[in-house]
Amino acid sequence: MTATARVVLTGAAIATVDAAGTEYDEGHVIVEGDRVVAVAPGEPEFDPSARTVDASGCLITPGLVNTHHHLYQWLTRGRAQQSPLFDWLTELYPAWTALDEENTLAAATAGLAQLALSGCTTAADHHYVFPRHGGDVAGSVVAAADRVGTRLHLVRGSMDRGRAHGGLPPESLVEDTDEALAGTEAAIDRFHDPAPNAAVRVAVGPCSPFSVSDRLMRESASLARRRGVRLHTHLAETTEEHHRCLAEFARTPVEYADELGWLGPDVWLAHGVHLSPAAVARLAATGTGVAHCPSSNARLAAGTAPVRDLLAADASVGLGVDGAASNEHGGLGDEIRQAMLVARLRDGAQALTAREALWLATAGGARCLGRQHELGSVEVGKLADLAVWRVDGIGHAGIADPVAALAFGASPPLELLIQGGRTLVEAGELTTVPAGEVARDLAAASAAFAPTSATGTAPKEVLR
Ligand SMILES: Nc1nc2[nH]c(O)nc2c(=O)[nH]1
Repeated sequence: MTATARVVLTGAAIATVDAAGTEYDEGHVIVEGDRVVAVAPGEPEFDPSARTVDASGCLITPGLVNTHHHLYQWLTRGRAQQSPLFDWLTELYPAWTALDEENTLAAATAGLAQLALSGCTTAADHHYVFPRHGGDVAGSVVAAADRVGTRLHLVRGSMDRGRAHGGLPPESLVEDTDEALAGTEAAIDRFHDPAPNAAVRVAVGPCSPFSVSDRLMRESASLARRRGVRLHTHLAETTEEHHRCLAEFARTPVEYADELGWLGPDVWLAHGVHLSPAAVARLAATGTGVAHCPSSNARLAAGTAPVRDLLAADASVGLGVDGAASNEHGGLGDEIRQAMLVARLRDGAQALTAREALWLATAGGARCLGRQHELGSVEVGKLADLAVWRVDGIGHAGIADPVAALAFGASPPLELLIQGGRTLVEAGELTTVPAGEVARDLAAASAAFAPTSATGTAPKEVLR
């Protein structure tokens, strides 16, 4: 399907995720070029010039929006299996010094392909590792998004505080502060497109309080605001980070971010797990978004974000798979279920409904990325980013509520995934890249990263 064709999707259940929560048991969506031109119940008038797709047995939702990822981490999956965040990072940092243009392209293509196969049409990639001889790794992420057809928010990350200055990363992995700022501005110059239908936008993303200096945080915020781009960083992920911020800055992570000018409607934060009621209120009052990463937070035993409280305060909350080294699955559809389950473990059975979980993965994510007027819901005039899920197979047939089938069941197979009117997945297969070749390139690139010992597999625990 090309972006100029008129496509009529008929006979499907539709969850529009618009502000009124409009749903149709059976309806149609018409796409023209890169936009939705009709969403309505029942059958449309027959149009012989259009491609008509019989989507009966399917649920149409907005294409999913991934608000936090580290695509390069596809190269280092399955490591540090029993480690919490700081030990996990300490083990993985040395491996990441081997990143280069070629292996980043292989990892990012595979990561985005996996996201597409799980219903994702827009992805934010927080890329914060720029080895001295790695070449144009940011260019590789952009090239991968172009290949797969994913709308990309490239977060040009940075770290300038190595161990010599009290930070966590090794010196070999940090940039000089001015180089990091210059590299970030260069990424904005090269790749940022402010147009409403942009395929690529750039955000400014110094990594985390324990890997970045105050100066880089402050000057990154100034740079982003001068250039009119968004800001993103890791914050309030673990109790270790919380105590480290208190010890070092006499501030909680959110107080520290506030003092540095890092809260506002142009900021979204990854994780937001350890938030006091005052911090939740402050995030909501400032319009600061949170990328909730439930699987990664469970994998690293970081805790569970207070999503119920954030939503009650009307904060913007989206979903993120996080890097594949802390979420080897790498699919976004499954995070809908995971978000619902962990919210209920934390706050009870009322904590998150299926529809709220779908909202996080779509409209909430679009709000985090500042694109709520362009995408995140199926509405006339919005970009035609659509996921058409097959919910009549063994995994879902018989569940009368299709949104419950999507959220409570296994992530359903995709009949179609459309980004800006262009098909990325059809009948469960990628249409833009050859899956076998992507997997072969990934395997070859990952081989160079294989640990020389069974690092992090804790043989004693495995044998016990
Ligand atoms: N889950 C993750 N948290 C992080 N903090 C940090 O500084 N880097 C990371 C990361 O890669 N994943």
